[in-house]
Amino acid sequence: MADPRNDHILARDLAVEAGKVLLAIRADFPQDGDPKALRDAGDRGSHDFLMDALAQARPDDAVLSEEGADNPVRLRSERVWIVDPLDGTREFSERPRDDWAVHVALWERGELVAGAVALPARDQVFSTDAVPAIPEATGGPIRLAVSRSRPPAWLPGLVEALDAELVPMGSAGVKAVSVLDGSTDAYVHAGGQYEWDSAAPVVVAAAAGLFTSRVDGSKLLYNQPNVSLPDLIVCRPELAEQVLAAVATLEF
Ligand SMILES: Nc1ncnc2c1ncn2[C@@H]1O[C@H](COP(=O)(O)O)[C@@H](OP(=O)(O)O)[C@H]1O
Ligand SMILES: [Mg+2]
Repeated sequence: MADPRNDHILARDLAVEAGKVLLAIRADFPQDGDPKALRDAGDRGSHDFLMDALAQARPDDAVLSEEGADNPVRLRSERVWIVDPLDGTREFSERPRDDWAVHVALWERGELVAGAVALPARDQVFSTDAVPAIPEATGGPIRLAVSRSRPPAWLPGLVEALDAELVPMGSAGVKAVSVLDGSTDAYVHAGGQYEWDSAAPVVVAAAAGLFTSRVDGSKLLYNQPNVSLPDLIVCRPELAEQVLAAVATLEF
């Protein structure tokens, strides 16, 4: 029988439960073990958990997961779960880093409608079930969440255009929710990513009232035939115009 929990609560619970699977895998893994084996075990363990749980809770829905083969049935489905079982895989394998996440989002007839980003090592979850309020503006310089391991070539140009400060961290989900927990003001990414990297972060951010778009200002589209979705902006709404104008001066 399908799970009676509503989609928002289900997304939150699945992200939290997958996070517990990941924490257990990390705790049981030998301290001197191969980091790649830990990354693979995490990707696989969380993916298997989410696939089983979704098959039980929502047997009629399709799933698009970073760790699964892409099933074209999703392009004919009205409801598709877009999941990244472990975002920030690199950071997951660098114990005790806590900047990694589980992403669970639901796309329904053209739109993202529910989702959750769990940060298991921080015991936090951000979801469309209980949308957080946007923190007060600091009044200081714009703080940009950026990749700690892949700083893009265009970043110095953006820093200059916005007179911004950088806050490096792992995981697209962690970077997006850093705008919601008040530790940054914007997350700008370009140069490559996939639908699962941004679906859950974007639906949670948008539900909270943050601005979200592609770097050219267009709408982020999900459940597309090609799952490459290489860029995005998530920022405080009052900064959207300024960030879009700055980004428009860059060459990606
Ligand atoms: N240029 C690129 N091409 C493809 N994926 C990218 C990318 N830059 C970042 N990503 C993905 O975005 C997530 C966050 O990366 P980062 O912390 O460097 O910003 C990671 O997801 P995974 O950990 O799920 O692989 C990473 O693989
Ligand atoms: Mg990812």
